Amino acid sequence: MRTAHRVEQVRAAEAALMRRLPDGELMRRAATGLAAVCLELLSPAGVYGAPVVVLAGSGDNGGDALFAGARLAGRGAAVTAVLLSPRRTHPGGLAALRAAGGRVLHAGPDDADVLERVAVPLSRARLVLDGIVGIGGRGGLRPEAARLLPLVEASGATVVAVDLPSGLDADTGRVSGPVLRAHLTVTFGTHKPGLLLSPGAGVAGTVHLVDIGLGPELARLAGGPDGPGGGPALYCLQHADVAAVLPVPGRDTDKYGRGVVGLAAGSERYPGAAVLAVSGAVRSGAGAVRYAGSVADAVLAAHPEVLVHRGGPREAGRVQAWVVGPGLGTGSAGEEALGEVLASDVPVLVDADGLGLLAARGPEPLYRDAPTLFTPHAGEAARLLGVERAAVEAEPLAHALRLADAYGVTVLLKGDRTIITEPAAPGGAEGLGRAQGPGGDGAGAEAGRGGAGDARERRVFVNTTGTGWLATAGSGDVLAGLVGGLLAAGLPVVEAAAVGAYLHGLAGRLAASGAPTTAPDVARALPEAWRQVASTATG
Ligand SMILES: NC(=O)C1=CN([C@@H]2O[C@H](COP(=O)(O)OP(=O)(O)OC[C@H]3O[C@@H](n4cnc5c(N)ncnc54)[C@H](OP(=O)(O)O)[C@@H]3O)[C@@H](O)[C@H]2O)[C@@H](O)CC1
Ligand SMILES: [K+]
Repeated sequence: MRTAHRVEQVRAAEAALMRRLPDGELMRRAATGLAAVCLELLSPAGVYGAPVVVLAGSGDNGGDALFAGARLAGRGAAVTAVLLSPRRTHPGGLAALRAAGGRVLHAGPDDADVLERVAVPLSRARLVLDGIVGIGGRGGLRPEAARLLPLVEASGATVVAVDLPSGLDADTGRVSGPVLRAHLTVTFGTHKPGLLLSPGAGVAGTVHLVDIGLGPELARLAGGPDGPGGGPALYCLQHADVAAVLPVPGRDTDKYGRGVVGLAAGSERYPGAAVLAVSGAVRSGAGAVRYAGSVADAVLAAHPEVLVHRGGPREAGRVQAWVVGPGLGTGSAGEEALGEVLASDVPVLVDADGLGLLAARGPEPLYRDAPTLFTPHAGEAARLLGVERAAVEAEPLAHALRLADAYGVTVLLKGDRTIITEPAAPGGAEGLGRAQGPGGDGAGAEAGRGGAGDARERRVFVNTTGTGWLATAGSGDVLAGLVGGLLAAGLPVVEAAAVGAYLHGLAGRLAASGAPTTAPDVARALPEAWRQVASTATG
Protein backbone atom coordinates (compact mmCIF):
# COMPACT_ATOMS: atom_id res chain seq x y z
CA MET A 1 0.00 0.00 0.00
CA ARG A 2 1.32 3.39 -0.92
CA THR A 3 0.34 6.18 1.49
CA ALA A 4 0.50 9.97 1.49
CA HIS A 5 0.58 12.42 4.39
CA ARG A 6 -0.32 16.06 4.81
CA VAL A 7 2.32 18.72 5.39
CA GLU A 8 1.49 19.11 9.09
CA GLN A 9 1.93 15.35 9.57
CA VAL A 10 5.26 15.41 7.73
CA ARG A 11 6.44 18.36 9.81
CA ALA A 12 5.50 16.67 13.08
CA ALA A 13 7.22 13.42 12.11
CA GLU A 14 10.27 15.33 10.91
CA ALA A 15 10.50 17.25 14.19
CA ALA A 16 10.23 14.05 16.25
CA LEU A 17 12.88 12.30 14.18
CA MET A 18 15.24 15.28 14.17
CA ARG A 19 15.29 15.29 17.96
CA ARG A 20 17.03 11.94 17.82
CA LEU A 21 19.36 12.54 14.90
CA PRO A 22 22.49 14.64 14.45
CA ASP A 23 22.01 18.08 12.91
CA GLY A 24 21.54 18.02 9.16
CA GLU A 25 21.13 14.24 8.99
CA LEU A 26 17.65 14.33 7.41
CA MET A 27 18.73 16.75 4.72
CA ARG A 28 21.79 14.59 4.10
CA ARG A 29 19.55 11.56 3.56
CA ALA A 30 17.22 13.52 1.27
CA ALA A 31 20.07 14.97 -0.79
CA THR A 32 21.82 11.61 -1.06
CA GLY A 33 18.66 9.96 -2.41
CA LEU A 34 18.04 12.85 -4.77
CA ALA A 35 21.60 12.81 -6.09
CA ALA A 36 21.41 9.05 -6.67
CA VAL A 37 18.32 9.47 -8.86
CA CYS A 38 19.98 12.32 -10.79
CA LEU A 39 23.15 10.30 -11.34
CA GLU A 40 21.05 7.48 -12.76
CA LEU A 41 19.37 9.92 -15.14
CA LEU A 42 22.67 11.40 -16.29
CA SER A 43 24.61 8.14 -16.51
CA PRO A 44 23.55 6.89 -19.96
CA ALA A 45 25.10 9.95 -21.66
CA GLY A 46 27.83 10.37 -19.04
CA VAL A 47 27.96 12.35 -15.79
CA TYR A 48 31.35 13.99 -16.37
CA GLY A 49 30.83 17.45 -17.81
CA ALA A 50 27.01 17.07 -17.87
CA PRO A 51 25.44 20.54 -17.66
CA VAL A 52 23.11 20.75 -14.65
CA VAL A 53 21.18 23.74 -13.30
CA VAL A 54 19.98 23.87 -9.70
CA LEU A 55 17.16 26.35 -9.07
CA ALA A 56 17.35 27.13 -5.36
CA GLY A 57 14.79 29.04 -3.30
CA SER A 58 15.05 30.39 0.23
CA GLY A 59 14.27 27.28 2.27
CA ASP A 60 15.34 23.74 2.97
CA ASN A 61 13.98 22.63 -0.39
CA GLY A 62 16.72 24.73 -1.93
CA GLY A 63 19.13 23.23 0.60
CA ASP A 64 18.29 19.70 -0.59
CA ALA A 65 18.82 20.75 -4.20
CA LEU A 66 22.16 22.47 -3.46
CA PHE A 67 23.55 19.52 -1.49
CA ALA A 68 22.50 17.16 -4.29
CA GLY A 69 24.04 19.57 -6.81
CA ALA A 70 27.27 19.46 -4.80
CA ARG A 71 27.31 15.67 -5.08
CA LEU A 72 26.80 15.86 -8.83
CA ALA A 73 29.57 18.46 -9.10
CA GLY A 74 31.76 16.13 -7.06
CA ARG A 75 31.20 13.50 -9.75
CA GLY A 76 32.30 15.89 -12.47
CA ALA A 77 28.99 17.41 -13.59
CA ALA A 78 29.07 21.10 -14.59
CA VAL A 79 26.63 22.47 -12.02
CA THR A 80 25.25 26.01 -12.00
CA ALA A 81 23.12 27.11 -9.06
CA VAL A 82 20.58 29.85 -9.72
CA LEU A 83 19.65 31.51 -6.41
CA LEU A 84 16.18 33.00 -6.30
CA SER A 85 16.65 34.49 -2.82
CA PRO A 86 20.41 35.09 -2.73
CA ARG A 87 20.39 36.58 0.77
CA ARG A 88 18.41 33.71 2.27
CA THR A 89 19.88 30.71 0.49
CA HIS A 90 20.58 27.63 2.65
CA PRO A 91 24.14 28.44 3.84
CA GLY A 92 25.36 24.86 4.24
CA GLY A 93 24.02 23.80 0.85
CA LEU A 94 25.56 26.81 -0.86
CA ALA A 95 28.93 26.27 0.80
CA ALA A 96 28.91 22.59 -0.22
CA LEU A 97 28.10 23.45 -3.81
CA ARG A 98 30.86 26.07 -3.99
CA ALA A 99 33.36 23.71 -2.37
CA ALA A 100 32.54 21.06 -5.00
CA GLY A 101 33.27 23.52 -7.81
CA GLY A 102 29.70 24.59 -8.65
CA ARG A 103 29.05 27.98 -10.21
CA VAL A 104 26.57 30.41 -8.62
CA LEU A 105 24.27 32.98 -10.25
CA HIS A 106 22.07 35.44 -8.38
CA ALA A 107 18.49 35.69 -9.66
CA GLY A 108 16.65 37.45 -6.84
CA PRO A 109 13.81 39.94 -7.32
CA ASP A 110 16.32 42.85 -7.21
CA ASP A 111 18.96 41.39 -9.52
CA ALA A 112 19.19 43.00 -12.93
CA ASP A 113 19.58 41.20 -16.28
CA VAL A 114 18.63 37.90 -14.68
CA LEU A 115 17.13 36.39 -17.80
CA GLU A 116 20.18 37.17 -19.91
CA ARG A 117 22.50 35.61 -17.36
CA VAL A 118 20.57 32.42 -16.75
CA ALA A 119 19.56 31.93 -20.38
CA VAL A 120 22.83 30.32 -21.45
CA PRO A 121 23.19 27.74 -18.64
CA LEU A 122 19.50 26.87 -18.90
CA SER A 123 19.61 26.45 -22.67
CA ARG A 124 22.52 24.01 -22.31
CA ALA A 125 21.21 22.11 -19.30
CA ARG A 126 20.54 18.38 -19.53
CA LEU A 127 19.09 18.32 -16.05
CA VAL A 128 17.29 20.99 -14.02
CA LEU A 129 16.74 20.47 -10.30
CA ASP A 130 13.73 22.36 -9.05
CA GLY A 131 14.52 23.33 -5.46
CA ILE A 132 12.60 26.61 -5.57
CA VAL A 133 10.03 25.67 -2.95
CA GLY A 134 8.77 22.47 -1.34
CA ILE A 135 6.26 21.80 1.42
CA GLY A 136 6.74 25.36 2.69
CA GLY A 137 5.15 26.76 -0.47
CA ARG A 138 1.94 28.75 -0.68
CA GLY A 139 0.18 29.48 -3.97
CA GLY A 140 1.72 29.43 -7.40
CA LEU A 141 5.29 30.49 -8.11
CA ARG A 142 6.23 34.08 -7.39
CA PRO A 143 7.24 36.35 -10.29
CA GLU A 144 11.02 36.00 -9.78
CA ALA A 145 10.68 32.24 -10.21
CA ALA A 146 7.82 32.28 -12.71
CA ARG A 147 9.86 34.34 -15.18
CA LEU A 148 12.30 31.44 -15.51
CA LEU A 149 9.64 28.91 -16.55
CA PRO A 150 9.73 29.63 -20.31
CA LEU A 151 13.51 29.24 -20.30
CA VAL A 152 13.31 25.91 -18.49
CA GLU A 153 10.59 24.63 -20.80
CA ALA A 154 12.49 25.73 -23.91
CA SER A 155 15.70 24.07 -22.70
CA GLY A 156 14.45 20.54 -23.30
CA ALA A 157 16.23 19.51 -20.08
CA THR A 158 14.86 16.80 -17.83
CA VAL A 159 13.24 18.56 -14.88
CA VAL A 160 13.53 16.84 -11.52
CA ALA A 161 11.29 18.32 -8.84
CA VAL A 162 12.76 18.24 -5.35
CA ASP A 163 10.07 16.90 -2.97
CA LEU A 164 7.32 18.35 -5.17
CA PRO A 165 7.00 20.58 -8.22
CA SER A 166 7.33 24.20 -7.11
CA GLY A 167 3.99 25.98 -7.22
CA LEU A 168 1.98 22.81 -6.50
CA ASP A 169 -0.07 22.60 -3.30
CA ALA A 170 1.30 19.62 -1.39
CA ASP A 171 -1.92 18.75 0.46
CA THR A 172 -4.48 19.12 -2.31
CA GLY A 173 -2.70 18.93 -5.67
CA ARG A 174 -4.19 22.29 -6.51
CA VAL A 175 -2.37 24.42 -9.08
CA SER A 176 -3.39 28.02 -8.42
CA GLY A 177 -0.72 29.86 -10.44
CA PRO A 178 2.51 29.24 -12.32
CA VAL A 179 4.02 25.82 -11.62
CA LEU A 180 7.23 24.15 -12.77
CA ARG A 181 6.22 20.95 -14.56
CA ALA A 182 8.50 18.02 -13.75
CA HIS A 183 9.41 14.86 -15.63
CA LEU A 184 10.25 13.21 -12.34
CA THR A 185 9.59 14.12 -8.73
CA VAL A 186 11.87 12.84 -5.98
CA THR A 187 9.84 13.09 -2.79
CA PHE A 188 11.08 12.50 0.74
CA GLY A 189 9.76 10.37 3.60
CA THR A 190 6.23 9.83 2.34
CA HIS A 191 4.16 10.75 -0.70
CA LYS A 192 2.41 14.10 -0.53
CA PRO A 193 -1.30 13.95 -1.45
CA GLY A 194 -0.81 16.59 -4.15
CA LEU A 195 1.54 14.28 -6.04
CA LEU A 196 -1.11 11.58 -6.35
CA LEU A 197 -4.23 13.68 -6.90
CA SER A 198 -5.32 15.56 -10.01
CA PRO A 199 -4.32 18.06 -11.22
CA GLY A 200 -1.00 17.84 -9.29
CA ALA A 201 -0.22 14.34 -10.52
CA GLY A 202 -0.25 15.74 -14.04
CA VAL A 203 2.67 18.10 -13.30
CA ALA A 204 4.67 15.78 -11.03
CA GLY A 205 5.64 13.21 -13.67
CA THR A 206 6.94 9.92 -12.33
CA VAL A 207 7.16 10.02 -8.54
CA HIS A 208 10.14 8.45 -6.77
CA LEU A 209 10.01 8.08 -2.98
CA VAL A 210 13.25 8.38 -1.00
CA ASP A 211 13.10 6.74 2.43
CA ILE A 212 14.55 9.10 5.03
CA GLY A 213 13.24 7.18 8.04
CA LEU A 214 9.98 9.10 8.59
CA GLY A 215 7.74 6.03 8.34
CA PRO A 216 7.92 4.85 11.97
CA GLU A 217 7.44 8.44 13.20
CA LEU A 218 4.37 8.90 11.01
CA ALA A 219 2.95 5.65 12.34
CA ARG A 220 3.65 6.65 15.94
CA LEU A 221 2.02 10.04 15.49
CA ALA A 222 -1.03 8.42 13.90
CA GLY A 223 -1.70 6.54 17.12
CA GLY A 224 -0.49 9.04 19.70
CA PRO A 225 -2.09 11.96 21.52
CA ASP A 226 0.47 14.55 20.42
CA GLY A 227 0.87 16.09 16.99
CA PRO A 228 -1.74 16.31 14.28
CA GLY A 229 -2.56 12.60 14.54
CA GLY A 230 -4.63 10.68 12.08
CA GLY A 231 -3.58 8.01 9.66
CA PRO A 232 -2.40 8.62 6.13
CA ALA A 233 -4.31 11.30 4.28
CA LEU A 234 -4.45 9.05 1.23
CA TYR A 235 -4.11 5.36 0.44
CA CYS A 236 -3.12 4.13 -2.96
CA LEU A 237 -3.65 0.44 -3.69
CA GLN A 238 -1.01 -1.71 -5.35
CA HIS A 239 -1.48 -5.13 -7.00
CA ALA A 240 -0.87 -7.08 -3.78
CA ASP A 241 -3.45 -5.05 -1.81
CA VAL A 242 -6.10 -5.76 -4.44
CA ALA A 243 -5.14 -9.42 -4.74
CA ALA A 244 -5.65 -9.80 -0.99
CA VAL A 245 -9.34 -8.85 -1.16
CA LEU A 246 -10.49 -10.11 -4.57
CA PRO A 247 -13.51 -12.35 -4.04
CA VAL A 248 -12.51 -15.93 -4.81
CA PRO A 249 -15.22 -18.62 -4.73
CA GLY A 250 -14.73 -21.55 -2.40
CA ARG A 251 -15.15 -25.14 -3.68
CA ASP A 252 -18.73 -25.38 -2.42
CA THR A 253 -19.93 -21.89 -3.29
CA ASP A 254 -22.87 -21.84 -5.70
CA LYS A 255 -23.76 -18.88 -7.88
CA TYR A 256 -26.05 -17.36 -5.25
CA GLY A 257 -23.35 -17.74 -2.63
CA ARG A 258 -21.06 -15.66 -4.82
CA GLY A 259 -23.61 -12.86 -4.79
CA VAL A 260 -26.25 -11.63 -7.20
CA VAL A 261 -26.01 -8.07 -8.47
CA GLY A 262 -29.07 -6.27 -9.76
CA LEU A 263 -28.98 -3.58 -12.41
CA ALA A 264 -31.72 -1.01 -12.86
CA ALA A 265 -30.41 0.66 -15.97
CA GLY A 266 -31.07 1.50 -19.61
CA SER A 267 -34.09 2.97 -21.36
CA GLU A 268 -35.49 2.92 -24.88
CA ARG A 269 -33.30 5.95 -25.57
CA TYR A 270 -30.14 4.54 -23.96
CA PRO A 271 -30.17 0.73 -24.17
CA GLY A 272 -26.39 0.60 -24.60
CA ALA A 273 -25.68 1.86 -21.09
CA ALA A 274 -27.52 -1.13 -19.62
CA VAL A 275 -25.64 -3.56 -21.86
CA LEU A 276 -22.30 -2.00 -20.89
CA ALA A 277 -23.08 -1.97 -17.16
CA VAL A 278 -24.02 -5.65 -17.46
CA SER A 279 -20.76 -6.33 -19.31
CA GLY A 280 -18.87 -5.05 -16.26
CA ALA A 281 -21.11 -6.89 -13.79
CA VAL A 282 -20.74 -10.30 -15.48
CA ARG A 283 -16.97 -10.02 -15.06
CA SER A 284 -17.03 -8.77 -11.47
CA GLY A 285 -16.83 -11.98 -9.50
CA ALA A 286 -20.55 -11.96 -8.60
CA GLY A 287 -22.27 -15.28 -9.24
CA ALA A 288 -25.19 -13.92 -11.23
CA VAL A 289 -26.56 -10.70 -12.70
CA ARG A 290 -30.21 -9.67 -12.62
CA TYR A 291 -31.46 -6.99 -14.93
CA ALA A 292 -34.65 -5.01 -14.23
CA GLY A 293 -35.87 -2.55 -16.82
CA SER A 294 -37.24 -1.82 -20.23
CA VAL A 295 -34.39 -3.00 -22.46
CA ALA A 296 -34.20 -6.62 -21.36
CA ASP A 297 -34.06 -7.85 -24.96
CA ALA A 298 -30.93 -5.84 -25.76
CA VAL A 299 -29.33 -7.09 -22.56
CA LEU A 300 -30.22 -10.73 -23.33
CA ALA A 301 -28.96 -10.43 -26.89
CA ALA A 302 -25.53 -9.38 -25.59
CA HIS A 303 -25.47 -11.45 -22.38
CA PRO A 304 -27.79 -14.48 -22.49
CA GLU A 305 -26.62 -15.53 -19.01
CA VAL A 306 -28.39 -12.58 -17.34
CA LEU A 307 -31.64 -13.09 -15.37
CA VAL A 308 -34.01 -10.46 -16.70
CA HIS A 309 -37.15 -8.85 -15.34
CA ARG A 310 -39.14 -6.58 -17.63
CA GLY A 311 -40.39 -4.33 -14.84
CA GLY A 312 -39.30 -2.40 -11.77
CA PRO A 313 -36.48 -3.50 -9.47
CA ARG A 314 -38.78 -4.22 -6.49
CA GLU A 315 -40.27 -7.29 -8.19
CA ALA A 316 -37.03 -8.46 -9.81
CA GLY A 317 -36.03 -10.98 -7.13
CA ARG A 318 -33.43 -11.07 -4.42
CA VAL A 319 -30.05 -9.42 -4.98
CA GLN A 320 -27.13 -8.62 -2.68
CA ALA A 321 -26.47 -5.20 -4.25
CA TRP A 322 -28.10 -2.84 -6.74
CA VAL A 323 -26.67 -0.61 -9.41
CA VAL A 324 -29.07 2.11 -10.50
CA GLY A 325 -28.71 4.83 -13.06
CA PRO A 326 -26.72 4.11 -16.24
CA GLY A 327 -28.92 5.15 -19.18
CA LEU A 328 -31.95 5.09 -16.90
CA GLY A 329 -33.39 8.41 -18.06
CA THR A 330 -34.58 11.10 -15.70
CA GLY A 331 -38.30 10.73 -16.35
CA SER A 332 -40.89 9.17 -14.05
CA ALA A 333 -39.82 5.58 -14.83
CA GLY A 334 -36.27 6.41 -13.80
CA GLU A 335 -37.50 8.20 -10.69
CA GLU A 336 -39.57 5.17 -9.74
CA ALA A 337 -36.74 2.70 -10.27
CA LEU A 338 -34.38 4.85 -8.22
CA GLY A 339 -36.91 5.09 -5.39
CA GLU A 340 -37.43 1.31 -5.33
CA VAL A 341 -33.71 0.59 -5.28
CA LEU A 342 -32.99 3.12 -2.55
CA ALA A 343 -35.81 1.62 -0.48
CA SER A 344 -34.10 -1.80 -0.56
CA ASP A 345 -32.01 -3.08 2.33
CA VAL A 346 -28.88 -3.92 0.31
CA PRO A 347 -25.87 -1.82 -0.79
CA VAL A 348 -26.72 0.51 -3.67
CA LEU A 349 -24.48 2.10 -6.26
CA VAL A 350 -26.00 5.21 -7.85
CA ASP A 351 -24.53 6.35 -11.18
CA ALA A 352 -25.29 8.62 -14.12
CA ASP A 353 -29.02 9.43 -14.44
CA GLY A 354 -29.57 8.19 -10.88
CA LEU A 355 -27.23 10.95 -9.75
CA GLY A 356 -28.97 13.44 -12.03
CA LEU A 357 -32.28 12.66 -10.35
CA LEU A 358 -30.76 13.12 -6.90
CA ALA A 359 -29.04 16.36 -7.93
CA ALA A 360 -32.42 17.77 -8.91
CA ARG A 361 -33.58 17.23 -5.31
CA GLY A 362 -30.52 19.01 -3.87
CA PRO A 363 -28.06 17.88 -1.19
CA GLU A 364 -29.74 15.92 1.56
CA PRO A 365 -28.59 12.84 3.47
CA LEU A 366 -30.02 9.59 2.13
CA TYR A 367 -30.43 7.91 5.53
CA ARG A 368 -30.18 4.32 4.31
CA ASP A 369 -29.21 1.49 6.65
CA ALA A 370 -27.18 -0.30 3.99
CA PRO A 371 -24.25 1.48 2.33
CA THR A 372 -24.77 3.78 -0.62
CA LEU A 373 -22.09 4.61 -3.17
CA PHE A 374 -22.18 7.50 -5.64
CA THR A 375 -19.96 7.21 -8.73
CA PRO A 376 -20.03 10.68 -10.33
CA HIS A 377 -17.65 12.28 -12.80
CA ALA A 378 -16.70 15.90 -12.12
CA GLY A 379 -19.74 17.32 -13.91
CA GLU A 380 -22.17 15.13 -11.98
CA ALA A 381 -20.41 15.89 -8.70
CA ALA A 382 -20.71 19.60 -9.48
CA ARG A 383 -24.44 19.30 -10.09
CA LEU A 384 -24.93 17.29 -6.89
CA LEU A 385 -23.14 20.03 -4.92
CA GLY A 386 -24.47 23.01 -6.85
CA VAL A 387 -20.99 24.24 -7.83
CA GLU A 388 -19.09 24.75 -11.08
CA ARG A 389 -17.46 21.76 -12.73
CA ALA A 390 -14.15 23.67 -12.85
CA ALA A 391 -14.19 23.95 -9.06
CA VAL A 392 -14.45 20.16 -8.72
CA GLU A 393 -11.65 19.65 -11.25
CA ALA A 394 -9.39 22.15 -9.45
CA GLU A 395 -9.83 20.45 -6.07
CA PRO A 396 -11.37 17.01 -6.51
CA LEU A 397 -10.50 15.73 -3.03
CA ALA A 398 -12.22 18.57 -1.19
CA HIS A 399 -15.32 18.12 -3.33
CA ALA A 400 -15.40 14.34 -2.93
CA LEU A 401 -15.34 14.83 0.85
CA ARG A 402 -18.08 17.45 0.68
CA LEU A 403 -20.20 15.20 -1.47
CA ALA A 404 -19.75 12.25 0.89
CA ASP A 405 -20.82 14.37 3.85
CA ALA A 406 -23.68 16.21 2.18
CA TYR A 407 -25.41 12.98 1.14
CA GLY A 408 -24.03 10.64 3.82
CA VAL A 409 -22.63 8.26 1.21
CA THR A 410 -19.38 6.75 0.01
CA VAL A 411 -18.14 8.54 -3.10
CA LEU A 412 -16.11 7.37 -6.07
CA LEU A 413 -15.25 10.55 -7.96
CA LYS A 414 -14.10 9.57 -11.45
CA GLY A 415 -11.21 11.32 -13.09
CA ASP A 416 -7.67 10.90 -14.25
CA ARG A 417 -7.00 10.09 -10.59
CA THR A 418 -10.22 8.60 -9.27
CA ILE A 419 -10.88 9.34 -5.57
CA ILE A 420 -12.81 7.08 -3.24
CA THR A 421 -13.89 8.36 0.15
CA GLU A 422 -16.14 7.33 2.97
CA PRO A 423 -18.43 9.81 4.67
CA ALA A 424 -17.12 11.16 8.00
CA ALA A 425 -17.42 8.83 10.99
CA PRO A 426 -17.12 5.58 9.06
CA GLY A 427 -18.55 2.38 10.43
CA GLY A 428 -16.43 -0.78 10.21
CA ALA A 429 -12.94 -0.79 11.68
CA GLU A 430 -11.30 -3.41 9.51
CA GLY A 431 -10.31 -3.42 5.89
CA LEU A 432 -7.78 -2.11 3.41
CA GLY A 433 -5.61 0.51 5.05
CA ARG A 434 -6.87 -0.37 8.51
CA ALA A 435 -4.54 -1.80 11.13
CA GLN A 436 -1.91 -2.01 8.45
CA GLY A 437 1.43 -3.36 9.57
CA PRO A 438 4.70 -1.56 9.16
CA GLY A 439 5.10 -2.74 5.56
CA GLY A 440 4.97 -0.47 2.52
CA ASP A 441 6.02 3.01 3.54
CA GLY A 442 5.72 1.82 7.12
CA ALA A 443 3.31 4.63 7.71
CA GLY A 444 -0.01 2.86 7.85
CA ALA A 445 0.05 1.21 11.27
CA GLU A 446 -2.86 2.14 13.51
CA ALA A 447 -4.37 4.09 10.66
CA GLY A 448 -7.80 2.85 11.61
CA ARG A 449 -7.95 4.46 15.04
CA GLY A 450 -11.57 5.37 15.83
CA GLY A 451 -12.36 9.05 15.78
CA ALA A 452 -16.04 9.35 14.97
CA GLY A 453 -16.81 12.68 13.41
CA ASP A 454 -13.17 13.49 12.78
CA ALA A 455 -12.88 14.05 9.05
CA ARG A 456 -9.21 13.08 9.20
CA GLU A 457 -10.01 9.55 10.33
CA ARG A 458 -11.93 8.47 7.27
CA ARG A 459 -10.10 6.50 4.63
CA VAL A 460 -9.52 8.13 1.28
CA PHE A 461 -8.17 6.16 -1.67
CA VAL A 462 -6.75 7.48 -4.90
CA ASN A 463 -6.50 5.24 -7.93
CA THR A 464 -3.46 5.57 -10.15
CA THR A 465 -4.09 2.75 -12.64
CA GLY A 466 -6.29 4.83 -14.96
CA THR A 467 -5.38 6.11 -18.39
CA GLY A 468 -6.65 9.01 -20.46
CA TRP A 469 -8.00 6.46 -22.97
CA LEU A 470 -10.62 5.48 -20.38
CA ALA A 471 -12.36 8.80 -20.98
CA THR A 472 -14.53 7.14 -23.59
CA ALA A 473 -18.31 6.79 -23.86
CA GLY A 474 -19.69 3.95 -21.77
CA SER A 475 -16.54 3.32 -19.78
CA GLY A 476 -18.29 4.59 -16.63
CA ASP A 477 -21.17 2.15 -17.19
CA VAL A 478 -18.70 -0.75 -17.21
CA LEU A 479 -17.20 0.54 -13.95
CA ALA A 480 -20.63 0.81 -12.31
CA GLY A 481 -21.46 -2.80 -13.19
CA LEU A 482 -18.07 -4.02 -12.02
CA VAL A 483 -18.22 -2.24 -8.66
CA GLY A 484 -21.83 -3.32 -8.16
CA GLY A 485 -20.77 -6.92 -8.69
CA LEU A 486 -17.95 -6.57 -6.17
CA LEU A 487 -20.47 -5.20 -3.67
CA ALA A 488 -22.74 -8.17 -4.29
CA ALA A 489 -19.79 -10.51 -3.86
CA GLY A 490 -19.46 -9.15 -0.34
CA LEU A 491 -16.71 -6.54 -0.46
CA PRO A 492 -17.28 -3.63 1.94
CA VAL A 493 -18.34 -0.55 0.04
CA VAL A 494 -15.10 1.41 0.08
CA GLU A 495 -13.10 -1.70 -0.87
CA ALA A 496 -15.50 -2.55 -3.69
CA ALA A 497 -15.12 0.98 -5.06
CA ALA A 498 -11.33 1.11 -4.71
CA VAL A 499 -10.79 -2.39 -6.09
CA GLY A 500 -13.24 -1.77 -8.94
CA ALA A 501 -11.49 1.47 -9.91
CA TYR A 502 -8.15 -0.33 -9.82
CA LEU A 503 -9.24 -3.23 -12.05
CA HIS A 504 -11.12 -0.93 -14.39
CA GLY A 505 -8.07 1.33 -14.80
CA LEU A 506 -5.83 -1.63 -15.44
CA ALA A 507 -8.30 -3.08 -17.94
CA GLY A 508 -8.38 0.32 -19.65
CA ARG A 509 -4.60 0.24 -20.01
CA LEU A 510 -4.65 -3.30 -21.34
CA ALA A 511 -7.45 -2.54 -23.78
CA ALA A 512 -5.91 0.70 -24.98
CA SER A 513 -2.28 -0.32 -24.99
CA GLY A 514 -1.38 3.15 -26.22
CA ALA A 515 -4.24 3.55 -28.72
CA PRO A 516 -7.92 4.54 -28.57
CA THR A 517 -10.19 1.89 -27.13
CA THR A 518 -13.91 1.32 -26.52
CA ALA A 519 -15.98 0.54 -23.45
CA PRO A 520 -16.74 -3.04 -24.63
CA ASP A 521 -12.99 -3.62 -25.05
CA VAL A 522 -12.39 -2.36 -21.51
CA ALA A 523 -15.00 -4.81 -20.23
CA ARG A 524 -13.42 -7.65 -22.22
CA ALA A 525 -10.01 -6.81 -20.71
CA LEU A 526 -11.30 -7.13 -17.13
CA PRO A 527 -10.51 -10.86 -16.77
CA GLU A 528 -6.91 -10.25 -17.88
CA ALA A 529 -6.59 -7.36 -15.40
CA TRP A 530 -7.98 -9.65 -12.70
CA ARG A 531 -5.51 -12.42 -13.63
CA GLN A 532 -2.56 -10.02 -13.55
CA VAL A 533 -3.53 -8.76 -10.10
CA ALA A 534 -4.37 -12.22 -8.72
CA SER A 535 -1.06 -13.64 -9.92
CA THR A 536 0.77 -11.37 -7.43
CA ALA A 537 -0.97 -13.25 -4.61
CA THR A 538 -0.12 -16.70 -5.94
CA GLY A 539 3.44 -15.78 -6.81
N1 LIG B 1 10.00 17.81 6.34
C1 LIG B 1 10.95 16.89 6.20
O1 LIG B 1 10.85 15.82 6.74
C2 LIG B 1 12.12 17.17 5.40
C3 LIG B 1 12.16 18.31 4.57
N2 LIG B 1 13.16 18.50 3.72
C4 LIG B 1 13.05 19.55 2.74
O2 LIG B 1 12.60 20.77 3.29
C5 LIG B 1 11.56 21.30 2.50
C6 LIG B 1 10.74 22.24 3.29
O3 LIG B 1 11.61 23.29 3.64
P1 LIG B 1 11.11 24.67 4.24
O4 LIG B 1 10.23 24.39 5.38
O5 LIG B 1 12.32 25.47 4.51
O6 LIG B 1 10.21 25.29 3.11
P2 LIG B 1 10.44 25.44 1.52
O7 LIG B 1 9.46 24.58 0.85
O8 LIG B 1 11.85 25.29 1.16
O9 LIG B 1 9.97 26.96 1.30
C7 LIG B 1 10.79 27.96 1.79
C8 LIG B 1 10.22 29.32 1.56
O10 LIG B 1 9.83 29.56 0.24
C9 LIG B 1 9.02 30.72 0.21
N3 LIG B 1 7.84 30.49 -0.63
C10 LIG B 1 6.60 30.13 -0.23
N4 LIG B 1 5.79 30.00 -1.26
C11 LIG B 1 6.49 30.30 -2.36
C12 LIG B 1 6.15 30.36 -3.72
N5 LIG B 1 4.92 30.08 -4.14
N6 LIG B 1 7.12 30.72 -4.61
C13 LIG B 1 8.36 31.00 -4.17
N7 LIG B 1 8.73 30.96 -2.86
C14 LIG B 1 7.81 30.62 -1.96
C15 LIG B 1 8.68 31.01 1.63
O11 LIG B 1 9.50 32.02 2.13
P3 LIG B 1 9.03 33.53 2.37
O12 LIG B 1 9.67 34.28 1.26
O13 LIG B 1 7.54 33.59 2.32
O14 LIG B 1 9.58 33.89 3.69
C16 LIG B 1 9.00 29.68 2.30
O15 LIG B 1 9.23 29.81 3.67
C17 LIG B 1 10.87 20.08 2.00
O16 LIG B 1 10.02 20.32 0.90
C18 LIG B 1 12.04 19.18 1.67
O17 LIG B 1 12.55 19.52 0.39
C19 LIG B 1 14.30 17.58 3.65
O18 LIG B 1 15.47 18.34 3.62
C20 LIG B 1 14.45 16.64 4.80
C21 LIG B 1 13.25 16.21 5.47
K1 LIG C 1 10.51 21.89 -5.48
